[in-house]
Amino acid sequence: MTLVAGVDSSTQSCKVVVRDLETGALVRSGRAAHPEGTEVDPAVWWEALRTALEAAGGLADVAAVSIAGQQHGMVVLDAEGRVIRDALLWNDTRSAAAARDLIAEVGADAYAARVGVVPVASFTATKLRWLRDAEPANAGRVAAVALPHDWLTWRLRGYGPADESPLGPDLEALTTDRSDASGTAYWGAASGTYDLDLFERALGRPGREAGASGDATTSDAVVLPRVLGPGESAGRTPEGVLVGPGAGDNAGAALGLGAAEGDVVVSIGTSGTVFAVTDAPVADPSGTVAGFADASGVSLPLIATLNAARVLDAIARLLGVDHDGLSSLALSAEPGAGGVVLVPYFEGERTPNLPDAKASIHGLTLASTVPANLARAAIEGMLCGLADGLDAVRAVGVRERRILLIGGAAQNPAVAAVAAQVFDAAVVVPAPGEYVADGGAVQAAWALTGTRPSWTVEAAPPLPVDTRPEIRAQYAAARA
Ligand SMILES: Nc1ncnc2c1ncn2[C@@H]1O[C@H](COP(=O)(O)OP(=O)(O)O)[C@@H](O)[C@H]1O
Ligand SMILES: O=C(CO)[C@@H](O)[C@H](O)COP(=O)(O)O
Repeated sequence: MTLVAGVDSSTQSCKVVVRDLETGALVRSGRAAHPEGTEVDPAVWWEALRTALEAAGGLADVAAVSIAGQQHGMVVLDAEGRVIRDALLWNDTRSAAAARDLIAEVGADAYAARVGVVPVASFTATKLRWLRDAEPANAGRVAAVALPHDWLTWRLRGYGPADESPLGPDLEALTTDRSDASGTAYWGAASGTYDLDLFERALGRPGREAGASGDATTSDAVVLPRVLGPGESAGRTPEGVLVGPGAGDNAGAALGLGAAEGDVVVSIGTSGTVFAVTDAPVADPSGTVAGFADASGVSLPLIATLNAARVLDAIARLLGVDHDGLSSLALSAEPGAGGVVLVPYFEGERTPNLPDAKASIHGLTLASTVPANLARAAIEGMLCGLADGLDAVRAVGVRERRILLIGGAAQNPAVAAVAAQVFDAAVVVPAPGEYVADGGAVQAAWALTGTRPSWTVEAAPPLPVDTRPEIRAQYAAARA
């Protein structure tokens, strides 16, 4: 049996799946936790990857592996291949003012036209601008900029600081893929190239793609990973395992699910995301919908919220229950939670773009202030934010036949039931699984054989549509 492996190095953990190349059947899996926080030393991701791979039985009998991961995080390397400072993650909002500055300088319309996105604090370019302004000495030392999956892929192939890796700090060997590159705000899904002017504007230093020869004027240019297409290989591990291109986690999930026209994916992990695979690239000058690339060679219009599964974690903790307890409480309340509305901007928010916002609870009366309503209001508020995102994705031309609900919180029965009431569309909850890591396994198989595998994904029947417009109406009023 030929085995392939996929990895999801996500915000909260690292997950590994090992699958049979022929059938796609799951053979082994492993996971390891990541620390809390929006600023993280990438060394802990490397450690977690090694632990998760070991828990999944290792790579000794595996022919190919590919790493998908959380998008946008800024990993800055010096000329010795050392990480200069902790990575700023996608959910770190300190670069909100930098995002505003970049938009003021370039223009939202120009950004959308050039790279398919308008900067928000999540995107890598804004973190580089923040570094330029807040830590100029660190900005001056930057020799390469990578994303989390790029850096892990490089490390897995044996590169890194001389005292930590067999192959040493060859920055020219850095790679990324289209999907993750498109989340930087200096690589365009439509053009398929880096916009080096936008990169330089962000960091204040010139950049060049790895492998591109520098001349005298660009000799101090910062190295940006070479962008691989679907099915390309990044190289091999020192032990000879083929390494696929990797992907941003949402593009990885689309690949793992085999998402096709008519499928809109709603993922409820640390982030909440709504996205679809489309043939034509999207450029939304309002910045609501990001015109990302997918991992199969086309496009992935996407909205993201900063407040998803952890909203439920926080309210469950407050109520002194576990996830099952939260579900039972929520299901025991009426739709609309007795008029209680939770606007869940605990971490600020990205959609809508309110990086400094805080969460709030509305509509409490003595009678309505009971745990069941609070549990239900948390789920309704979190899902209403994603339903607003679905409207935005529809507004750029995406038409869905069904919604595929994935991510850690999708397995919660109350989340699935309330989703069928909040989304005016058929909701399907695929079998529990690690779809991002599965996307990595699909990439590994693709790089190994040259052909995208046609593994089947178990799809449950859609939940009956049970739309309750009053839930979104009272949420919209409270949010306003
Ligand atoms: N049954 C459940 N109900 C609600 N939330 C859940 C449930 N199971 C897991 N979660 C939450 O899902 C999140 C992890 O989901 P995951 O998709 O792995 O996140 P990420 O990819 O961002 O690391 C955690 O916040 C966890 O508490
Ligand atoms: O910022 C985005 C997408 O633009 C997030 O989706 C991150 O990619 C993190 O994903 P999770 O770890 O929450 O799945």
